[in-house]
Order: sequence, then C-alpha cells, then structure tokens
Amino acid sequence: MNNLLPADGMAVLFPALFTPEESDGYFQLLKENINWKQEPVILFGKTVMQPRLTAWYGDEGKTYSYSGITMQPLRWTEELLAIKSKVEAAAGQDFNSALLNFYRNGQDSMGWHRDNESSLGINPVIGSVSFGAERVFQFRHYMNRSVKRAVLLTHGSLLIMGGETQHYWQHALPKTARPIGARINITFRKIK
Ligand SMILES: O=C(O)CCC(=O)C(=O)O
Ligand SMILES: [Fe+2]
Repeated sequence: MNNLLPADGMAVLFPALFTPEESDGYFQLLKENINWKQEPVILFGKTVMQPRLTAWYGDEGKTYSYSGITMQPLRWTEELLAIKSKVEAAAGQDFNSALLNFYRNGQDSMGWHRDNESSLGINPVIGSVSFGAERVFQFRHYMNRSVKRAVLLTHGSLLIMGGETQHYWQHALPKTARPIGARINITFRKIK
C-alpha cells in the first residue's frame, strides 16, 4: 500500500472502492435521505455557521462533541450500512459512527484540523468516502507547517488515515474557485 505521508502517520487512497454506477446511486440516495443541516460552531468565541451541511449517524449512545456542540447520532440508513461494510472490509476494522459532510459547491469547505478528539482513542483509523465532485484534500505537518501533501478525492474513492496521523498532521478541504457541483463525504469513525 502506498503511504501518501512521508512520515509520522499513514494515509492510503483506494481511488475506486465503488464503481462509477454505484457511486452515482449512492450520491443520489445520500443527497435525498440524509438529514442534512447547516450547524453553527463557536470559533474564537463567535458563533458562525459552518461552510457546509453536516449530519451525524451511528450506533445508539455514541454521541459526538466538537467546537462546543454535542450531537446525538441518527439511526443508520440502509445505504449507509452497505457503504460501511465495504469500508470496514477495506480498512480491516469496524466503525460505529459517521460524520457526513455535504459541500454544496466550491465555496463550501473545511478548515485545518486534526480528528484527535479523546473519544476516538490514541491512534484512530478513519475511513473517508467521497461521492460527487472531485475535491483536493490537503495535509500539513503540525510541527512543520510548510511540509504539505495533497490528494484528489475522486467519485467513489476511500481515503484511510491511521497510525499517528492525527497527532502529527492536520488536514483540510479548501475552497476552490472552479465552478463545480456538490460533493458528499462520509468519515467513518470508531467512538470508544
Ligand atoms: O470532506 C473531507 O474530505 C474531509 C472531512 C473531514 O476531515 C472530517 O469530517 O473530519
Ligand atoms: Fe477531519
């Protein structure tokens, strides 16, 4: 497996975990069936709306907190469970929750962060599935921020992050000026 990171973590891309036909179908089903919401977050003491829509699905009782909000998981849908089992087979581990992101166009984005909430444990494995418009996903080293890597997340791809990635690398999904359509992302996680 080809590691996209030069050191201090592991990130592996499966460019076509799902066929284009499967991916088209899942994009439509997720767009229609997921309870998408634009949520506020507290950033430097100010409440602002996130530049994307989100949803949180998972096993009962696996709550999720970040930036001052706690989310109760919604019940898995049939298509989420089908996608989850393929991701589990590729990742070699199971997941009990998923954060979903809907980027309406190139102006929606996610800023630099690490998925290092204590509820995820020390070296979490995160499986990140993409459907819809291709977007660039960036990594930068937390201690040496000029060290960067970028990867194109294509329709039907899976990016797995593991090892010490969440200690040493931040990641982001920057805005793009290109006129592009919507992208759906699912990050599968295992809450302890
Ligand atoms: O949309 C993406 O690919 C990134 C999502 C992400 O980093 C997250 O949900 O924590
Ligand atoms: Fe993340």
